[in-house]
Amino acid sequence: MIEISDLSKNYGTKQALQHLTLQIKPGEIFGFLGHNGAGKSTTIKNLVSIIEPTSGSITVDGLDLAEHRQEIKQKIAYVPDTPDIFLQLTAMEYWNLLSSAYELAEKDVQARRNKLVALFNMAEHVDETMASFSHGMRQKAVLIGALLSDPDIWILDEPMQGLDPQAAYDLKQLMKAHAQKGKTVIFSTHNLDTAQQLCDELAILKTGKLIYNGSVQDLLAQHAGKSLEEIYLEMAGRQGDSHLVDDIEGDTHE
Ligand SMILES: Nc1ncnc2c1ncn2[C@@H]1O[C@H](COP(=O)(O)OP(=O)(O)OP(=O)(O)O)[C@@H](O)[C@H]1O
Repeated sequence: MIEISDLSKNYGTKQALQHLTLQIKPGEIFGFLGHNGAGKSTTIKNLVSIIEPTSGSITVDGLDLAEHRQEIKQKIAYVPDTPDIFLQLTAMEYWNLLSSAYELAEKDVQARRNKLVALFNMAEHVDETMASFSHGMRQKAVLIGALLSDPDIWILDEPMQGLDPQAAYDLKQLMKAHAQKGKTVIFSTHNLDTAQQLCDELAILKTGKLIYNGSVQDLLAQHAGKSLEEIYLEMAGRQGDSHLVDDIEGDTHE
């Protein structure tokens, strides 16, 4: 169980996250939704200890994250939204670097790595430098690297971005299977169909504040006849002026 209590994060004077409190239970797929800049990545970066909260706390299985950082990090697979990969390395060199950073023995990761490589259709590319990879291939390399050691808690920041439909489908199947084993899957997405298909529980953030936390089923039941997309757009509200669409397109025809 992950418990986030009254978590706030400021970047200078910017209040990116304000008083976030929620629980994430094992065995569920938990989705973070929110417009650009809502605070999803900030929450995730706090969960994986990349940044320190301004106030508030996080516990994982009862252990305070601030006090048990290394122990908890061992349990987490993290896929960042903008991965910092070493483009001059081949995919295999990159995975080997991650294995040694996490002190994983080759014999322990080899079988799982080979299966992930085959699943994501990357066998032909393992010895190519990542500089030559397309956006989606880099995302696959990052996903394989994150999932090498089979940690209990997966935290994936917009993991489907750039993936082809087959790879996105396969990743969704992996996420479901991981949760069905009683493990935890947390991800952020802008794809509301994916969220509706996958998530057991949701948190919707709006300018750093939690505006919904609960099950997808409850949310759909509360707004009978509406899709998650319609409900989300009503809740999150428009940012920007819809009339500008006409203005902008109108301009091009004048
Ligand atoms: N390093 C930083 N320094 C200053 N402000 C930041 C920093 N990182 C994020 N912010 C600000 O914090 C707010 C939340 O950003 P965050 O990246 O958490 O949003 P997000 O929900 O992940 O957005 P997106 O969907 O665009 O990825 C934004 O206003 C952003 O400009």
